[in-house]
Amino acid sequence: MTTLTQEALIEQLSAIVGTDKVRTDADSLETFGKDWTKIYPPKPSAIVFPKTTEQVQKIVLLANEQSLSLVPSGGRTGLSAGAVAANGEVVISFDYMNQISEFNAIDRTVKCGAGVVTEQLQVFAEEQGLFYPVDFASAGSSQLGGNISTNAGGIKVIRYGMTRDWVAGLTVVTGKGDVLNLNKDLVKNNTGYDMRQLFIGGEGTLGFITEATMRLTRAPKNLTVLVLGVPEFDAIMSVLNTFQGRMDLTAFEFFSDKAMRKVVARGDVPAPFETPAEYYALLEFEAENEDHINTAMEIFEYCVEQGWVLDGVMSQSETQAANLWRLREDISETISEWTPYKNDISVVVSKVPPFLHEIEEVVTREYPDFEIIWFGHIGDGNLHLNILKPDDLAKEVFFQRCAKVSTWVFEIVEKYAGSVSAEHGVGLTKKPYLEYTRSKEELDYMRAVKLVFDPKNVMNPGKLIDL
Ligand SMILES: O=C(O)CC[C@@H](O)C(=O)O
Ligand SMILES: [Zn+2]
Repeated sequence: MTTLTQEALIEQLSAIVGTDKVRTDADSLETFGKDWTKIYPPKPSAIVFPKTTEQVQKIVLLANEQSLSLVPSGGRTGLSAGAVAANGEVVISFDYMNQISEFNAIDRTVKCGAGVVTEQLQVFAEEQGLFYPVDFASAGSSQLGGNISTNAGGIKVIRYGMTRDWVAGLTVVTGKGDVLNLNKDLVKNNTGYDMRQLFIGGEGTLGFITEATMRLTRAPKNLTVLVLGVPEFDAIMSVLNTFQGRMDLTAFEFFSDKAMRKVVARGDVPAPFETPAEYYALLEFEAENEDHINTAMEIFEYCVEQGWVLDGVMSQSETQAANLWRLREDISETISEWTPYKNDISVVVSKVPPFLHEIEEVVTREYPDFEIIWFGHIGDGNLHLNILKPDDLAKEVFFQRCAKVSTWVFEIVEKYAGSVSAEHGVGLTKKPYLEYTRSKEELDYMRAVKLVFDPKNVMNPGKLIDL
């Protein structure tokens, strides 16, 4: 705990970034002290807005000297409370470090400040005739520093991988206050430990990312979306197998009828077709020529013949494709109205059906009075299980009941050698459950690594792992 008075703290932070870049008004503390989780009341002591790596370094050095706790803050779209400041921490917002520079057409790389918004990079890539493929519903607000720190996934992982796969180089300020330039944007660099990888998905616990060189790729052609109505969950996997056997997919997602109905009820997009189905699969592929469309149609018909698919629709334009995507992408925001308890779990794709059925049995037994919403990136083995809070139940009671059942859910995750956090990260919400995915020895190594980079525990303390 720091012995600095609030006044002295503001003074010292202002000396680094300027008085207009330190905020302590109630609105800012509330806004920048939290992410999209609604569990922990924000309580930061100040919000600071550096503009350069050097300023971040000075703040970290001050934190070491004065025993401050620092929390990094990007677009604040996190779902695991990795960027929540609930204990008087100083929040470092990267909003002013949002420059895109040094585009290199030959290397297909571009340098981005940690505060560059995902969509800003996507648009920049498009302007160069290229593509930044990591995409998700919060792309309009999430920032690259946060995406990298949580190794964000999203809807195109099946084809393009996670954020990790697009980071060519990183500039970080470690917890000790050193500035490291990691990997120098090289494609090949076998010179020992790739420390870049520790900061990717490190949730700001080892140091803060201030700049990243991101890779871009060729833009996909004529992305076409197919939504299929599937009566039984296991059939979704047969559909996935059959399509993947003959085509390269850019996405393969699923959602339940309950999830779809809630999105449609908002009135922005219509249901895909009239035939009701328990589940829907959403596939996307590049239709570079007629042959691709014909192949997709043939596979679709085969799936109908097998009884796996009841009905389907294929987009005929970009607008139609975007509307079909909304059926899937709008789910998270739509259900946020019900204060959902979130699980973001994964197993290898081949184990998804028995895994889901076992979990379904537990949650339907234990939550007879709660609404359960399934959706996710099924092509990656990643399921989003959301339990909705009944209106008449207090938030605290609801979360307590959910946490109890979580233990049983995570026992199933452990049994199937899965993960308690596929893509949202650990933060505060999944920290108590990390041992269901990581061995005791692994956790000891993680603690040891943390102490190497951040011996005074100033960087995002209490997140991901306790010392
Ligand atoms: O809200 C969720 O549970 C998932 C959010 C996001 O990862 C998605 O896939 O839409
Ligand atoms: Zn997701």
